[in-house]
Amino acid sequence: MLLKDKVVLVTGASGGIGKAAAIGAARHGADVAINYHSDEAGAADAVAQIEALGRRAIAVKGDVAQVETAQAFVDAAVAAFGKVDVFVNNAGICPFHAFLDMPPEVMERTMKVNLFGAYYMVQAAANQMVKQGHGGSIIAVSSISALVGGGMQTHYTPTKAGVHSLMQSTAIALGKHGIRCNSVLPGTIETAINKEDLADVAKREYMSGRIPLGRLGEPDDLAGPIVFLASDLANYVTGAALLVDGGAFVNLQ
Ligand SMILES: NC(=O)C1=CN([C@@H]2O[C@H](COP(=O)(O)OP(=O)(O)OC[C@H]3O[C@@H](n4cnc5c(N)ncnc54)[C@H](O)[C@@H]3O)[C@@H](O)[C@H]2O)C=CC1
Ligand SMILES: C[C@H](O)[C@@H]1OC(=O)[C@H](O)[C@@H]1O
Repeated sequence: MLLKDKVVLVTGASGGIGKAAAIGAARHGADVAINYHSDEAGAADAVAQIEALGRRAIAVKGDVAQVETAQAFVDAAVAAFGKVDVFVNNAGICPFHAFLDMPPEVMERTMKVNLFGAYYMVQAAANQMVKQGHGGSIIAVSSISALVGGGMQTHYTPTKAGVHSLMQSTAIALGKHGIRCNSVLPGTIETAINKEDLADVAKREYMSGRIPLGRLGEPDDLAGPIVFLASDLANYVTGAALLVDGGAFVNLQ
């Protein structure tokens, strides 16, 4: 039990990596508040799975691109559980699109959800942790795409580099409060975000062929690294980025 009686908040946790992280935290003894955008059934299932583990859970609806969502989420978690120990910024979108004719609304929505949303959420969670006075752990779900490009992701990769950079800067800003800030950098993980993209058999085979461990990732592959960074095992880890990609990044030849 690495997170016994900790309170963990996760954004975008009605499915995919966020849901796996929320359930993984509960498996390690945490009570969990999840933010979700629109998938009521997915959010209810996450709550049910956490409660089945003997932990408490709430689901709070909200669009992270709207600044007021952040404080409302933190307030709801504090009202339910009394504190915030760990904050996981996970919500994100990746609408694949070519660069030369990128619609401004697609680019701006991606920036607002992935980067502005992260900023507001991390700020609200950090203010709560500072008020509590006993530190905390903030983890951003960045990406291998913070380090490499994607021709159909010119609006997306800067947001993932951005949240990684946000963790580096907040690690400095919040270190004196005992708040650690780190990123996980997933490789290609099979979730709703890339279902359509990976339906292209040639692309799927190319992507899995790049991975030394021989398979695409699953949401649960992120749960362990996120729980580790959240836990006291990572007490002296801040400003760090942990690649969780089956070795894809280092596989040049
Ligand atoms: N699947 C992958 O290969 C990789 C994913 N990531 C990142 O992991 C994070 C989670 O994505 P996945 O689990 O893969 O996909 P997903 O599509 O299953 O999960 C994304 C979650 O974010 C939520 N969300 C989207 N817009 C939102 C908004 N405006 N407000 C609140 N919630 C919102 C969605 O409802 C969904 O629950 C994203 O930040 C993504 O960029 C990073 C690297 C690789
Ligand atoms: C959604 C993509 O499949 C996924 O997102 C990322 O951040 C990874 O780099 C993959 O490109």
